[in-house]
Amino acid sequence: MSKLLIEGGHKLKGKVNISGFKNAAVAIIPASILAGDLCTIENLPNIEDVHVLKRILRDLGAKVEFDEEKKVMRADTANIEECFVPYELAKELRASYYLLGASLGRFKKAKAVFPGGCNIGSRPIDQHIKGFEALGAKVTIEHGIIHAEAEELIGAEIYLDVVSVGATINIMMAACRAKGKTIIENAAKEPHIVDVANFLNAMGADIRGAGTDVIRINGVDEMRGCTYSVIPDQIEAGTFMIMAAATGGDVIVDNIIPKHLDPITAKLREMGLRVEENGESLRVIGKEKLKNVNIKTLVYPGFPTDLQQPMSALLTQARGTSIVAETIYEGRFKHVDELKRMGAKIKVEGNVAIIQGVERLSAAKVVATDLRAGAALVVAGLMAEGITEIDNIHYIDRGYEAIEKKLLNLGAKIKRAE
Ligand SMILES: CC(=O)N[C@H]1[C@@H](OP(=O)(O)OP(=O)(O)OC[C@H]2O[C@@H](n3ccc(=O)[nH]c3=O)[C@H](O)[C@@H]2O)O[C@H](CO)[C@@H](O)[C@@H]1O
Ligand SMILES: C=C(OP(=O)(O)O)C(=O)O
Repeated sequence: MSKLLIEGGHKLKGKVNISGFKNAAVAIIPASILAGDLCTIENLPNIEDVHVLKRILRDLGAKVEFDEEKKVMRADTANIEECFVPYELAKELRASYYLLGASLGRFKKAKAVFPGGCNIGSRPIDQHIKGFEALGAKVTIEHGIIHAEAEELIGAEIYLDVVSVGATINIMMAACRAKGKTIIENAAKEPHIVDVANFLNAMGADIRGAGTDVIRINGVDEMRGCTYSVIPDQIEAGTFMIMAAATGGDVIVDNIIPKHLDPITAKLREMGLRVEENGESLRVIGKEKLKNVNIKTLVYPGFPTDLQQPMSALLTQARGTSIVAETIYEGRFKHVDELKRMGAKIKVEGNVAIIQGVERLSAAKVVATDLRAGAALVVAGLMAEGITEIDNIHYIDRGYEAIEKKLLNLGAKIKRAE
């Protein structure tokens, strides 16, 4: 089992290059099944979730090569005949649910076990199923396996009861190959929705309105391979901005779309930090004393839930009391107990964490309970006095490419120990 060892107290300085967006990549790779042809996907992050999806596509019969240096995957899905993924692989990541939408679109039938991913709440998929049913599929669940099948998929109007990233993307994928027009109302607007829609359009789909809460999809008879480049990772970028702030450093977070980071930039400025925008980068200039702020996680363009945990770690060093309300996932405070081992003063009441700033955290042995909890502990380790030892870092590897190398380049004292 690998661990990360971090000696806190060193200011991060320099430039960090942000990788491709995990949450777009993990949808785009399964979406390539719809082409039944060769897709060349560029700017993929070299992370565990992408490796698992490569294994999944290969197991299904696709020819897949992933050049880890160039970050390019060539996936030819022509030979796939059926998309069932065994439990052992599907449980590794949330995004295995995208095989349902892609398979239903191409083969008019799909079969999958319930998806895995971070254990941060109950994470139902009722809206995905509602969407597939609206398109004319019969969906049944037996022995933990979801079956969806349709004679023909017919476009429909679908109103999502909750704004769901996964359901929006899954319905978009199936609807690409339905007859006629599908309208998704109350759709998610996250940057990766737009990226996946652009990828599907590059394969021949006809999708309009992605990025707004009404998406219109005209079904097409055929889709084909394409070459496509994934957008930069909003969450990785936000994590490095928070790390720069945590160490009082001076970091240029490069190769990003600054607009996607607006909610983080705004909060950091509210805390008294200087954030300068320059083309495709944001420079975060640290400050000794940080002001307390309140955070409420919301769907895009609100403050992203995926950055709530790293931000909570940063707030342990702000003056006074900060209130963090988590409105998306009821179980996304598992990092709090670990932060408390490091001297943080945090009280969780329902979906609210009350964080009272302390002078300094002290290093301890801690455990990552999920991906962003892991990122929060890295933030805490960078600030703490002494050497923090983070266990269970396979969670971090699911979503952050070479985190210790990027941090070493910025002057952190960090190493991976087996
Ligand atoms: C692989 C990926 O992209 N993961 C992201 C995706 O997860 P994921 O796609 O699982 O998240 P959703 O946007 O679907 O979930 C949002 C909320 O809707 C609820 N819900 C969702 C679907 C459904 O059918 N019924 C239902 O009630 C969920 O419990 C949650 O409370 O978006 C989340 C919210 O931005 C992020 O935290 C995850 O990092
Ligand atoms: C919750 C996350 O991932 P997943 O949905 O893949 O579990 C995340 O990226 O923070």
